[in-house]
Amino acid sequence: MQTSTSNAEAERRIQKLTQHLNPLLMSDTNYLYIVSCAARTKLNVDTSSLSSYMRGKYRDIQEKVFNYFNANPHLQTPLEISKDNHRELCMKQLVGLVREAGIRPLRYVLHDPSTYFSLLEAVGSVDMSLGIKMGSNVQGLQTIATFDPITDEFIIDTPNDGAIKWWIGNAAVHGKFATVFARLKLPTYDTKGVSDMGVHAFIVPIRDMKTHEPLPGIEIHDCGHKVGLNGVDNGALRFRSVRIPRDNLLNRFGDVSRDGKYTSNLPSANKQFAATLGELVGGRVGLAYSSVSVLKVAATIATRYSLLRQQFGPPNQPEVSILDYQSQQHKLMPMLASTYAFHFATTNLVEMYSEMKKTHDEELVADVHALSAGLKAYVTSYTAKSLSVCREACGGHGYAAVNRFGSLRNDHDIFQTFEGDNTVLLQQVAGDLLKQYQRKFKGGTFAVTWNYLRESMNTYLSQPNPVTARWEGEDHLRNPKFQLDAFRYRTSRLLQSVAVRLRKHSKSLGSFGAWNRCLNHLLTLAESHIESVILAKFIEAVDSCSDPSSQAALKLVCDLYALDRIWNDIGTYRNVDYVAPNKAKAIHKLSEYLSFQVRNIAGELVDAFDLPDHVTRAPIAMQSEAYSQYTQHVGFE
Ligand SMILES: Cc1cc2nc3c(=O)[nH]c(=O)nc-3n(C[C@H](O)[C@H](O)[C@H](O)COP(=O)(O)OP(=O)(O)OC[C@H]3O[C@@H](n4cnc5c(N)ncnc54)[C@H](O)[C@@H]3O)c2cc1C
Repeated sequence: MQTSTSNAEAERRIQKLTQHLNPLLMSDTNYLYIVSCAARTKLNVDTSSLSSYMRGKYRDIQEKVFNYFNANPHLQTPLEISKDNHRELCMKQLVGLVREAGIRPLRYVLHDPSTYFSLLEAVGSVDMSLGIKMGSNVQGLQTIATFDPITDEFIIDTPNDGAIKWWIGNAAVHGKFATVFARLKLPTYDTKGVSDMGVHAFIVPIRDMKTHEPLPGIEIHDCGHKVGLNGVDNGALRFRSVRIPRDNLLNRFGDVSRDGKYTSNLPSANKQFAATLGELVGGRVGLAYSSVSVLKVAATIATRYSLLRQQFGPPNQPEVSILDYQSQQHKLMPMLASTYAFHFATTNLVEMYSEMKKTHDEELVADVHALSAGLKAYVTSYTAKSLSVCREACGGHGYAAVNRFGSLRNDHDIFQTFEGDNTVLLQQVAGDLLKQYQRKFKGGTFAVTWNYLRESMNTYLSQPNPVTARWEGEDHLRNPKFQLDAFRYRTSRLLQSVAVRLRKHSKSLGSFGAWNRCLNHLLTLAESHIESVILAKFIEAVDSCSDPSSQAALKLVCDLYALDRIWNDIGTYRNVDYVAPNKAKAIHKLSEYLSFQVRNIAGELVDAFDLPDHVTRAPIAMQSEAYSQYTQHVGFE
C-alpha cells in the first residue's frame, strides 16, 4: 500500500464519517475534510502499466478488431434492427472481419486457443451475436452415426424427436456444414450386430453449396425471434438417414478403416472419451472468458457514469458524485473487484485449456473439464445479476437503449443456459469434488486444482482456533493466508458435511433421491470451491505483478474481493465460530473501507480495461464530454 501510516488514522476517520453520516446532513467542515483526505489517500495508478499487465500479448490483435469496426461504421449494429436484418449484418461483419481485416479466427482454434479467445472477447465487445456466431457448433449425444461398409459411408440419424438438436447456431439461415457429435456404431458381424464406440465428431454438409437448399434427409427449422442475440440464426436439426463419406469422421482420436475396423492412437476407451470431452469444453471456456468481457463493459459504463453524475451534497456545497455515496460504492466496487478477479481466473483457465490441447494429459483434461464448468456457471450467473445492478445504478439514463444495459442484458442472459445450464454444471463440479474426497479416503491422488483439499482437510476439519477467531487487525484480515484459509475452510466443511448427508440419505432414498435431497447444499459447495479457485488465482496475479503501482492497486482490489465474499457468507463462519463477533464486525468495517478506497481509483481501474469509446459506445460513459455527447444524441443543439 502506498498510504503512509500517519494517514491511516485519518483514513479511518473519513471512513467512519462516510459510513455513519448521511452526506445530506454532513457539516461543511467534515465534507471538506473528507474531500481533502480522499485526495491524499488515493493510490497512484499507472493505468497503462496495469492495462498491459491485464491484456498482455493480445492487445494488438484486439486493437485490430476494434479499429476495423471503428473504420467501418456501417458494420456497427444499430440500436433498432429487425431479426432478419441483424442476421444479415452479423454475417457481413463476419465476412468483413475475415476478408477485409484479414482476421481468420478458426485458424487459431486448434493451435492457438488463447489468441482465439481473446479475439472472441474483442468481437463480442462489438456485438455479442458476432462472438457467438463465430463459436457455434453442433453437439448431439443421442445422434447416431452407423458405418455402412458396402458404400464406405456413415449414416447419420436422429433416433427420436427428443433427440432433435435445438438451438444450433448458424443453422437456420447461413450454415452449410455442421460438426455433429454422434455415437459411432460399427457392424460386428456377430449376434450383437453393432457395437457402440462412443461419441465422435463428424462433418455433415447440411445445405447444397450452390442452391443453399437443405440436403436430402436434413430437416431444418428456424428457432425464431429470441430475447437477445438476434444476429445469430438458431435452428433445429433432424437427420434422417443422411449419408456422409467415411472421410468426414474427425479422426484425431479414433478412426475407422475401409473394412470397418476401429483404431485409435489413445490407449484406452477412457482416454478416448477424455480427449473427445476435451473438445467439448472449449465452448464453456469461451463463455466464461467472454462473460468477463461483458462485465468489463458494464462495470466501465456504470463506474464512469457514477463518477460523472452529481446528485445532492451538503448545504451550500457543490453536489457530490453519486459514487461518493456509500450505497453506490457497495453496489459497484465489489463488482469491479470481482471483474478483476474473474479476469485472472478465466485467463488462467484459457492457459490451462491451451496446454490441455497440446498434451491431452488425462488429469489436465479432467481438471479443465470441471473448472470450465464451474467458472462458466459462476461467472455468467454473476454477470447476469450485475447487469441489472449496473442498469439500476445508472438511474433513468441506464434505461435508455443507447446506454447499452438492455442489449447487454438480453444478449448475455443465455450465457447462463447454453453450453450447459448453470445449475447442471455446478452439479458436475460438486460431483467431481466428491469423487476427489472419496479418493482421499481410499488413498488415491488428487487432481491439480483440487490439491488444496488434500492439504486442507486435516487442518480445516479440526475445531476453529478460538484465539485466531478473534484476531481483527487490518494486517491479519488483509493477509492472503487468512483470506484463502477462510475460503478453503468453508469449502472443506461443506464437502465433508454433504458427503456425510449423502451417505445417510442414500440408505433410504437411493443415490438419485439422496442427491436431490442435498442439491442446494451441493450447489453451495461447488460455488464455494470456485470462489476459492478464483481467489487463489487473483492472489497469484497480485504476487506476479512487477510494477509496484499496479501491484498496490491489485492488492487493494483483491482484498476487497476476498473480504466482501467472506462478509456475504458471514453466517456460515459465525455458525461454527470460525470468526468471533468482534472479527465479523471488523471484516464488515474493513470491506466498506476498502470499497471506499477502491472508489478513489475506480476511474483508473476501468480505464485499465482499455476499452475505447467506440467499443463501450454508451454516451453516458464517454471519456470526455459525456453529458454533451448524450444531450446531442437525444437531439439538443
Ligand atoms: C440461443 C441458444 C443457442 C444455442 N446454441 C447451441 C449450439 O450452437 N449448439 C448446441 O449444441 N446447443 C445450443 N443450444 C442449446 C443449449 O445448450 C441448451 O438449451 C442447454 O444445454 C440447456 O438445455 P435445455 O434447453 O434442454 O434446458 P433444460 O435441461 O430443460 O433446463 C430447464 C431448467 O431445468 C433445470 N434442470 C434441468 N436439469 C436439471 C438437473 N439435473 N438438476 C437441477 N435442475 C435441472 C435447469 O436448471 C433449468 O432451469 C443453444 C440454446 C440457445 C437458447
